[in-house]
Amino acid sequence: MSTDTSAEDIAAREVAAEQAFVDRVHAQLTASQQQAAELAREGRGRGQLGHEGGLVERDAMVYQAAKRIAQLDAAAEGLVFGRLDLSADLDPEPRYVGRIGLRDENRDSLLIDWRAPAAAVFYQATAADPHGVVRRRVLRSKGTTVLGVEDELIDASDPRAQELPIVGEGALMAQLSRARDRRMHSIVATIQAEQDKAIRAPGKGVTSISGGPGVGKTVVALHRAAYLLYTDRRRYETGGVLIVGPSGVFMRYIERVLPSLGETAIALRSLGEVVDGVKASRHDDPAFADVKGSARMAEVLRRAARQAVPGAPREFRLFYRDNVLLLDNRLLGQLRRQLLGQGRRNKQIPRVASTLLDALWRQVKSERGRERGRQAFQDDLLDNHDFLDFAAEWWPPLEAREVLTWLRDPDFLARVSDGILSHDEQALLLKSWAVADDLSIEDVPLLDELRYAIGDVPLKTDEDSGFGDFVGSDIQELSTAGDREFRSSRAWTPPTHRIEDDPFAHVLIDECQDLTPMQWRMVGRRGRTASWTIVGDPAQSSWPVRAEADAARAEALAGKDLHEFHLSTNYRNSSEIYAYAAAYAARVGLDADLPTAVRSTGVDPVQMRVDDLEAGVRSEVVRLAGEVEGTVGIVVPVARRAEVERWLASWNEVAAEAPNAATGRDTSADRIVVLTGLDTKGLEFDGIVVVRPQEIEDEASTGKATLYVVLTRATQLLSVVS
Ligand SMILES: Nc1ncnc2c1ncn2[C@@H]1O[C@H](COP(=O)(O)OP(=O)(O)OP(=O)(O)O)[C@@H](O)[C@H]1O
Repeated sequence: MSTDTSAEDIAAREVAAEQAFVDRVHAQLTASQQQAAELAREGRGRGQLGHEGGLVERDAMVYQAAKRIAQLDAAAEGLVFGRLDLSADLDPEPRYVGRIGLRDENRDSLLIDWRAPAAAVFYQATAADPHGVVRRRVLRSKGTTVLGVEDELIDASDPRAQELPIVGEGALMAQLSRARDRRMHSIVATIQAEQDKAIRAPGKGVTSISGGPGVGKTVVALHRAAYLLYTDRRRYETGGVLIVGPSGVFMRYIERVLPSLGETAIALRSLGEVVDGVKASRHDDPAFADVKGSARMAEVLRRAARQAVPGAPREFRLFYRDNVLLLDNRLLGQLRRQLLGQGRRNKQIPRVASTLLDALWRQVKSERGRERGRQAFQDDLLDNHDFLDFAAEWWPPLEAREVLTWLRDPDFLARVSDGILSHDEQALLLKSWAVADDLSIEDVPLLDELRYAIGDVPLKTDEDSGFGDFVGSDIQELSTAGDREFRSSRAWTPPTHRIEDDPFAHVLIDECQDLTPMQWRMVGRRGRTASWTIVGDPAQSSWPVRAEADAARAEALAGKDLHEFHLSTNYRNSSEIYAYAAAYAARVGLDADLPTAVRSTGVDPVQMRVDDLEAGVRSEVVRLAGEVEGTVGIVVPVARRAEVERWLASWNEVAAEAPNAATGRDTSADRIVVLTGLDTKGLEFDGIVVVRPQEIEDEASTGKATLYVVLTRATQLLSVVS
């Protein structure tokens, strides 16, 4: 037997020992999966018993089993990632930490769920405060194979420190240097102590996580969502967890993190998708967006929702037994206000016919008219098609989308924005709706505001109104007409959900510094009774009127206690890249929160001026793509996007790395992509080439903050081409 104990031999021996344990865990996982499948089969069998209780029981069993199977499947990759060796008097046996918890055949704990209280010391132990931990070990794996281990000696003064070998260079540095692909990955093995505090904060009130670029705000928030589900599954699964991020690209970037932690029951939505059934992915020009995002729009929309339906009849005349009965425009206005005084517009549908009937009956003065009484009058009118048609056209069930189109009429817009929006602002709105037919991301909060202002169309009308049939049958017909209206625009389908279905148990907002006041109102409505996690960095904000957004935020979160966490280490950028970005922030006067970047590569960012822009950008993109293993982002001014996309598609030497560049589609298959400054929010790349930074800066009033964001996206190489 060899007595050689070189570092490699020790490492190999340790890896083999961990592999034996990991194999045991996977055997147990397979057994658990079989058990869950068996449970699902048994559940389906129960349904065939035929009695109702059997069905309910079956559904519950199948549901639970399916959930467990999904969880076990999802967690298989890198299932076991941590090991703790504690002081001998605490526990002589090692403890293993994994993505999910598992028990062995004797129901003894084999693997501790990373979210369980017993796993907390894995993240919290430090040399200054070891919590009884002597050695912390992170296992690096691919699939079910252990590739290596990374150890940290936490308590050198403990007697066991002598016998436990220490292998590797530290898990965090190994993890931070890895190449980036188009997906965010879980950091479950290397969560740092300050991050762990935010993750495990109680699910009450508002938890705010702030910090500069790359400190892990997003990834921490996602782990927090998984943590909350673990601690109170019933509450959060029943009530729902909503995670809102800036863009569809960003949502695709983060969407694998939670499933990889075994959590699937979470709604991930970009700001253009917060309203059920609506999917907007296009940003308006900054000038349009600034008007649409302003809190003043709420009052404009409130007024719009109270107006008479454009194009609806403005009077109704009826000859009834010697009487001329007249509902003129003035009287109809009064009746409209009377109805609106009783609640949301659509909710008043059951009252419309009786309100009109009352007004008409008051005008019946002749003896011949009154002698048959009010009931006969009512019966006559409810048989009268003119009356029924008038009522249906005067007060149709309204969809928010339809009311939003009313604002495209300059006279209508001028009427409802009188004293609120300037002429210039009105013109900007009209222009934004004239240039495109589909909804923009900035239109979605307007639509939501209107949904709440007009209310849902009643599915069934009030029984006791006495006019149920009349109103009910007309809703069908009229909403079909509305549907036709909806179908004309491609990007979205009519909202299927009712406003009562909007609220969630927990709302998590990422990049919250960018929410406009109208967006705060929209998400606020989803979390009135929820607990919240809000994540952001004010220096990265792209909303110009800070005070207005702060007020809207305070209103959305009113009455909830605020728990603040601040993160201070930048894990993304090399220290060289972050120093360059921080110097820019200081030079242009951004009030930036500057974290410490912990990883140095020795490579400074490159800054160059070129005459031939295409040739300059091309050579930098090719260079970066050759030097880094992962993704490369080309960040361009909005106005140059199409041009640069065309260049990229024609560069043969990178064709294989940007297969979708030619079609302009954004898919996760591309290693090289073209993005605008705003698109890069929340994302990261191994290499970044910034094209004409001055133009990005000049694009919007918040261009400096956007350029600062852009400069903080690269993990390894940054090149700035002017
Ligand atoms: N504890 C950690 N271990 C390993 N990687 C980490 C850790 N914390 C953060 N990271 C990595 O650092 C990078 C930045 O994280 P993240 O995107 O969450 O930061 P952020 O604060 O949201 O950044 P920004 O505000 O600039 O978009 C990610 O690649 C993330 O995986």
